[in-house]
Amino acid sequence: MLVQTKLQHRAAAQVHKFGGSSLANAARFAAVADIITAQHQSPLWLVVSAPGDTTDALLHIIACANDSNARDRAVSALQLQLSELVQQALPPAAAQGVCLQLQQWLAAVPDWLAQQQANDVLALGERLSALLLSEVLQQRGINAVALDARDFLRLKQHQPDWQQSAALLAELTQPDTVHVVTGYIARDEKGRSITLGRNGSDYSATLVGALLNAAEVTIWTDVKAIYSADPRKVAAALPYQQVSWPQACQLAQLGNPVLHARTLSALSGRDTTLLVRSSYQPDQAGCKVVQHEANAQNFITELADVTLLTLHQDNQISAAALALELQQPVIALPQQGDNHNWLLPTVCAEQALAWLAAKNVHAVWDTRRYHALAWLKADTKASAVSADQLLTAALHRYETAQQIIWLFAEPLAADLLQQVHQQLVQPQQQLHLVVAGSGNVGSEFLRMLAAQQQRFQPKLQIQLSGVLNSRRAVLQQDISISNWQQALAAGQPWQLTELTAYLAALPGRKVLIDNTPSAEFSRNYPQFIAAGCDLISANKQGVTLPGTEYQQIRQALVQHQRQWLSNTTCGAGIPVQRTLQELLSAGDSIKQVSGIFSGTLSWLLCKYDGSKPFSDFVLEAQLGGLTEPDPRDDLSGKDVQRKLLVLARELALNLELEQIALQPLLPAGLEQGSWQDFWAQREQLDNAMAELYARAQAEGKVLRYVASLALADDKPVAKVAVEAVSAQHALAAIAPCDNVFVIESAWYDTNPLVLKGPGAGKVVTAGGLHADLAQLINQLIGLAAAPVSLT
Ligand SMILES: NC(=O)C1=CN([C@@H]2O[C@H](COP(=O)(O)OP(=O)(O)OC[C@H]3O[C@@H](n4cnc5c(N)ncnc54)[C@H](O)[C@@H]3O)[C@@H](O)[C@H]2O)C=CC1
Ligand SMILES: N[C@@H](CC=O)C(=O)O
Repeated sequence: MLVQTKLQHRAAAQVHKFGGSSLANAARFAAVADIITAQHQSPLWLVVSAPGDTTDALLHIIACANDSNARDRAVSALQLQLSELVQQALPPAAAQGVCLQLQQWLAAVPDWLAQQQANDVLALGERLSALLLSEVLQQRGINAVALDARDFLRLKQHQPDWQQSAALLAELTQPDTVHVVTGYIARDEKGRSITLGRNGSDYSATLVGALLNAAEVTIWTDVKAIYSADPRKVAAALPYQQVSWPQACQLAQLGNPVLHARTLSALSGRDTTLLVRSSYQPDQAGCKVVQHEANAQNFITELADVTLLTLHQDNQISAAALALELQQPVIALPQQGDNHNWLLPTVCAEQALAWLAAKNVHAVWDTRRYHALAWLKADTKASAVSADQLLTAALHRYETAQQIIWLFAEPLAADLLQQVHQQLVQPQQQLHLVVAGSGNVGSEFLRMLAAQQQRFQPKLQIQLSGVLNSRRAVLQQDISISNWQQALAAGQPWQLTELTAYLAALPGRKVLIDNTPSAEFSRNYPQFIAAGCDLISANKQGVTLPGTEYQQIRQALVQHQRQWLSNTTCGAGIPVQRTLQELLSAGDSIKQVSGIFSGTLSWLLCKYDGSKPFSDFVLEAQLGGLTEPDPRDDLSGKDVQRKLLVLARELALNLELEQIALQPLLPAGLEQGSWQDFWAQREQLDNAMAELYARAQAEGKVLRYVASLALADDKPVAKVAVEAVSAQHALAAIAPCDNVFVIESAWYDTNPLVLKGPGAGKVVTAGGLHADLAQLINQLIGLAAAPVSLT
């Protein structure tokens, strides 16, 4: 126990497992070293399989054990192949040492075979990978050491001996070192070499992860995710970025090749995160298998050539025990009458019967060969009516709350499989997002996107299909959300024609999210709409363009049946426009909206206490992401002027920006020129604010920047001005950055409806953009779910 504690203190360990295909040649070794070099967290533990098809070659050597000529030929061929790999992966001096070691190991093969130590022969592939990768890392200046797992990993009757393994591992662990551990091999209680069977290296990785109490175990393989179906057969298979632990276990039980039951078992109930990633696409985030709180997903999976065993319910043997014995999936089907039905690969039926018989369990074998299709459900209430109509050839059907299994006499035709996937798994729709502006708000929006993508996954597939800023764009479908920065960094300068052509070519529903501050960009909205995009804007410029241009956007929306949501253009995440719309559509009539509409000015006027120049506070607000990209837009009152116009347009009032009376905070002239010009003259602002503040203070008042939009004889009257209000005034008691919207209407007449809360900041604004996106998505999902007309 003491030793276990010692290892647990090295808690944040990361374990990375690389399989044979990830180490198939020298280029792949280099790619793995690139991945490791890019890891910033330590301590790092790597678990490796044998390079490429080395294990097959070793099995061939073992098969030739009784034919010394054939054996020696096979050994020579393997030596040549592996030496070439070493020489390609390392500079000559380093390669020489590894080749020498390889030669010694291969020279021992005849003795191992003679002593019936086939597992020592098999261990050779992983030993070479560990040695070679540690050398490759050392060449890059990384302190790496190869570890033979047989020096610490002990199994007793197929089960890990945690105590002994942890004690031995603690002895071998070196500080500040990347440990490269052989996968697939271990020792039994008698000290004999053993192998861990199919996908044994994955199991080694999770065992090492459990021994180290690692933060993460990453299985690097050749697929970028766990898919909803085999992507080689179903082109539309969905790559999931998160799978729940129970579903991963069910998939493993069904024989899904990505994760195996034992791999999962080693980490079950621990805090370690399990990740599946592609070593061919390291920029992709991969798929997380999460122990808690993950949404269930839809999967379909096939099992070829399976058979049925029927057992009386009284027996004490579980399907899991038989699966462990066979190292093959054994699926316990729902009980029918007094009997258990187990589905298992036909090739192991006889071995299963013999093992059961040895335990005095009598099983009846239905010797027919079946092909099975299983559906793991995202929603336990979901029904398979549509699939049943397609799967009329099914001979048996077994259903539980979580899954349905159909059995067939023949394999399913490819097109039928695609149709079933379409019915049971594929979200009704895909939604492409193109995000313009990657500053404060844009990058926060993208940070939040992964969780939203996951939330909507069962019903709608959100794809990030473009990110752009003023300098460059990456316009490609399915950009990895967690790596959008790298994708954008590799992007190119863009032209409007190229962007609109790209948008037009995107299939299905698409949304352009405008997080730029640019009027010029917003003038292109009609073209984006014509290209089929719905729009979501944080940018206030589009909503406040001169009336004629604004109307052109609205006309384009009507013509192309698109939507434009812009709730963050006033009050950031506060749902002001949405509330006004609800009141209007419910039959209320708005008389006045007034209050504090600028988060920045609210923050500045709450914070400013005369202790230091006002401009120092401006700088602080800018750094906090509250201000407009140019804070003079806030100080001049123009941003609030725009917000008033946003509300006026929401209320379908005829108003232009110039018609809104404006009293700026910024002294006249300072809005001209560059930011540097302004900064050189900031004293003018500081003096003006000090004077205003002192005057208000002398009267026992506080300063507030107040906006109002009233309807007089159905005509809008709008103004923005700085006011000194008494401490008792409703607008005095606010927190810095708060916006206040006081809505007076026919219904809220004597006692107005008040919305209050932070009115600026990247988190609330990005959250507001997601609220807009969720509204749009819910409509799309709702439309898709609407009953189809029978006429
Ligand atoms: N910060 C806040 O609390 C709120 C901001 N907004 C609005 O959100 C928008 C973004 O604000 P921040 O992220 O703070 O600004 P930012 O200055 O941090 O980022 C602006 C981004 O837009 C890009 N950009 C500028 N002109 C462009 C053009 N013509 N084409 C393509 N990209 C262009 C820039 O390269 C940058 O990536 C602004 O319109 C702002 O008014 C709205 C509500 C609240
Ligand atoms: N700069 C703006 C940001 C939100 O629109 C503000 O401070 O209100």
